Amino acid sequence: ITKEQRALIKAILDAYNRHQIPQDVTKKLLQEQYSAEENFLLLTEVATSQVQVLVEFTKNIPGFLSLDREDQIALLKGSAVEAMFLRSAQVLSEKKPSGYTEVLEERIRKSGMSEEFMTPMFNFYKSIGELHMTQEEQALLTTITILTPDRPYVKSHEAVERLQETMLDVLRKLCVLQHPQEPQYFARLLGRLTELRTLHHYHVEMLTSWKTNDHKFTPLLCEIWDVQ
Ligand SMILES: CC1(C)[C@H]2CC[C@]1(C)[C@H](OC(=O)c1ccc(O)cc1)C2
Repeated sequence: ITKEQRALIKAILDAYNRHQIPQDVTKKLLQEQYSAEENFLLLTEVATSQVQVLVEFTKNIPGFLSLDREDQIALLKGSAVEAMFLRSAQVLSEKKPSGYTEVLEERIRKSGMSEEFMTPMFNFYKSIGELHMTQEEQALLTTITILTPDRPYVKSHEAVERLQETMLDVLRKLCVLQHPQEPQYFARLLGRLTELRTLHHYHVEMLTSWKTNDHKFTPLLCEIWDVQ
């Protein structure tokens, strides 16, 4: 790993750790009572704060702000769901002493979300947990997801592809260094990104089913996912 690549990893890891869900949101998850309504409201807060965290994190990805402005928006809108599932998978797969994981899982199960989305979602969380990713790998994998060139409305495909390739190269080297006994580890990480795309599809239906049951989203969530 070159000096520049080490600096890149440090910049991305710092940004990833700096932008976390605020304590007051996680504290609420542990305190509020368990009604389907209350759970949905809490998940709305979690989702909204995760999107805010994602926007702040993305601005700190080296090279992102030099992309075309409209492409920056297209990348954010296109990757928000996947970045959110990835980050919550990383949070849910760390068995936190605070019991936060169980509480969030419990609230997700009792939030009026239909069963058909739970299974793929919790399977994904399990498959992420089994990878025991390091912080750097988590931050880089999220960055690679955000820098996916074939999102809708992205104009300068090559510019995004170059940036993503830089990150893929760093992640590949990092995996070889941090998992020498597992030569296929990097390929397994990328396989998770494919699984993430199927979750993206479920998420659209999840939103629609909530919407039809007259659940209200925040303006930010409506904007990022084009929900009216
Ligand atoms: C853990 C999750 C990634 C999983 C369950 C909660 C999440 C934060 C996310 O919730 C929403 O997308 C969502 C969208 C709109 C809304 O009003 C509430 C939640 C889906």
